Amino acid sequence: MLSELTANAVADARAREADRPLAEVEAAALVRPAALDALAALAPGARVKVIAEIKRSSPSRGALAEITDPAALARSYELGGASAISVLTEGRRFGGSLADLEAVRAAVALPVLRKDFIATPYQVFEARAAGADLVLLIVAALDDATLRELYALITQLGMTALVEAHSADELERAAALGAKLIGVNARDLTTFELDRDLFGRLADRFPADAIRVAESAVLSPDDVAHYRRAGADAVLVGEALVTGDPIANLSAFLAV
Ligand SMILES: O=C(O)c1ccccc1NCC(=O)[C@H](O)[C@H](O)COP(=O)(O)O
Repeated sequence: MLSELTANAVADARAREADRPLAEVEAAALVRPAALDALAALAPGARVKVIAEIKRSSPSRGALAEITDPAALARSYELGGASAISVLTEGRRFGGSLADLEAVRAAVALPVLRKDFIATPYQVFEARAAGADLVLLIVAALDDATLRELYALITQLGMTALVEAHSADELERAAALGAKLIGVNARDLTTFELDRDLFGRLADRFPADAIRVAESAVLSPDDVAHYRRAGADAVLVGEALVTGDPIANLSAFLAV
């Protein structure tokens, strides 16, 4: 499933490139105001930080929420105390788009993450051109050379990479990049199985200077407390926020 999602995302980016060549997207990326400092926004603190996700649907859960105004939802997240906004820009299975990201960027003063299956420099330039401050890199989807190339490009463009792992080996590959923001996704992106204990099993393998993000499977304040006890500095939450009252849920999560 992960390789199919990545191949589709790359094919879709190639189709966009036919209309908007790399040089044009690169130029648009370079004239954007500087990216916001996501590491400062997500720095470890007395309270857990929340990266709140705009998520319409997903391969594992199908349709989740009809989000007609992603900018308004992002403003609710900001009001509710989120530290960053994650925007799923993949269209086929998640119903997202770069237009969502641009709308969110224009609506909030928080760092914005492009959450997609990124495997080419073109997609990274697109992210910056749309106003992203952060870009997701899924270790399992990338060979080492591509992972290094994309990480370097994200950094050169002034953005922050959220490097996602799902095993000890992948966490080691993230650490070898010098990544300062590393996520452990509880969701196996091939089987969709959720393992909330994976973060805790890997927690002491994070580099000492990396911000630790627990991704997926937060449905209640107890789940946030579980990740927090295991050492998470931040949690990335989608489903619980788009299917419930985002402000009430955020405030319950932030009170943990
Ligand atoms: O959510 C999915 O079904 C999914 C399937 C395959 C690849 C990625 C997928 N989700 C991306 C994410 O990592 C989540 O959207 C994110 O961590 C939030 O998860 P949740 O709070 O459980 O909605």
